[in-house]
Amino acid sequence: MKTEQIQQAYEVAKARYADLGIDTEAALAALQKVSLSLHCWQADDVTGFENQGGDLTGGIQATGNYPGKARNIEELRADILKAKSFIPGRHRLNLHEIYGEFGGEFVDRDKVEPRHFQGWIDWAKKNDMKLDFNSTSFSHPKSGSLSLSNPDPEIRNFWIEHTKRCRAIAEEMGKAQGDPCIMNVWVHDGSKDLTVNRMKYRELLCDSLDKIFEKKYDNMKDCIESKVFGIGLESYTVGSNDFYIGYGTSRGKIVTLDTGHFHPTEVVADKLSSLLLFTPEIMLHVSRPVRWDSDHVTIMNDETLELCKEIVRCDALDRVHIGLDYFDASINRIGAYVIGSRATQKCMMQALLEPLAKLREYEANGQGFERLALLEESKSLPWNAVWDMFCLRNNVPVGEDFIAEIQKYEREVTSKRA
Ligand SMILES: C[C@H](O)[C@H](O)[C@@H](O)C(=O)CO
Ligand SMILES: [Mn+2]
Repeated sequence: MKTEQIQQAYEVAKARYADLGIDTEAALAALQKVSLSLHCWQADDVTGFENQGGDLTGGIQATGNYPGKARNIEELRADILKAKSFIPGRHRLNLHEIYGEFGGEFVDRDKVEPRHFQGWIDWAKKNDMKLDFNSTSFSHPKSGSLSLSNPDPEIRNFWIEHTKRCRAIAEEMGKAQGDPCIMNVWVHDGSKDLTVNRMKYRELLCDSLDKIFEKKYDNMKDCIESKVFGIGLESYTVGSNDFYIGYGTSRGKIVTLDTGHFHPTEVVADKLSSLLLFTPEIMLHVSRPVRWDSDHVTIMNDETLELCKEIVRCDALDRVHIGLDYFDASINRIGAYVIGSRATQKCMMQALLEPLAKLREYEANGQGFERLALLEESKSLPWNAVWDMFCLRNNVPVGEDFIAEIQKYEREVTSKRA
């Protein structure tokens, strides 16, 4: 699209929104401050660089075998930078522990140190990205079906030590970047079949977490993530939603809401206002479950739109961290990053342009018809012209222009990977 056309369309949209009392410049400025935390694991199907050749375990699956996945740190970094070049704004990178730089040496998870991430810290600084972090309890001989809640103290302590070390790494990342590193703990612990000792595993998980969080840090923040079930662990999940809501609210920890981790008819957006009343902040893992936590690429659907609208309606842009979490191995992986990131930003753009004051006035007056009518009409307001302007001002391709660029990278780079 030509720059002139984008500018003209923006001026028309600006006037249309002004009629409704909405300042498009303010919305653009607000979106500029929203950083997504890009998950490093879309580029290589959650393989990491520690356990070359090992299976992905822990109840998660990357399905598909589209050619060109990143095979090493250099390729992963190149792919992330390529994806980043098509996503407007400044964004963070979310690393898992298995993506450390172990230099060919076998470093078990209970031995990992900040030095294994110094390369990432330097790389992130050079590329103007901040880092977030995750402990990794899956894809390891000691993962089994129970990690932090394992009754065997040797296995449990191994994972406690791993998670403590991950917090120390996150602290170093936060210190180096002058901004807290958000560290997420998700463990797959659960059971395939009927469980008669639910309480015991939950007591153990609670005790392990208390030990892990004993040490206070200033440059990292802890998040805990629940799940409804994992593949092969269908009957019982130790870290259920109820468990982590209880744990997070009683310990002042951030609860991570992964949009793929709830029953299909649950509305994750509705959870924000409740949680924000009782926990300091929220971490989101924005995904697209199809039938199960299948981790399809995020799109601009009702769920993501409502999520973004709720963040804005709760005036919580500074209390909600937005991470992405999907791993689709069936399509171009760089394209998957770009589609999911831009879809989330487009949803946020619409949320920031919502005629909220008027909608609230109608609601307060009991004008249900008027509220519903305006909600419906706002769906077809020219938000896309404002979004195009956001892309233009951020020097990234407008509209579908990124498709050809990603095809070129595939031709020249990823298709050459064996
Ligand atoms: C790889 C991530 O840690 C993982 O996706 C986790 O966040 C999750 O959502 C598991 O289903
Ligand atoms: Mn997740």
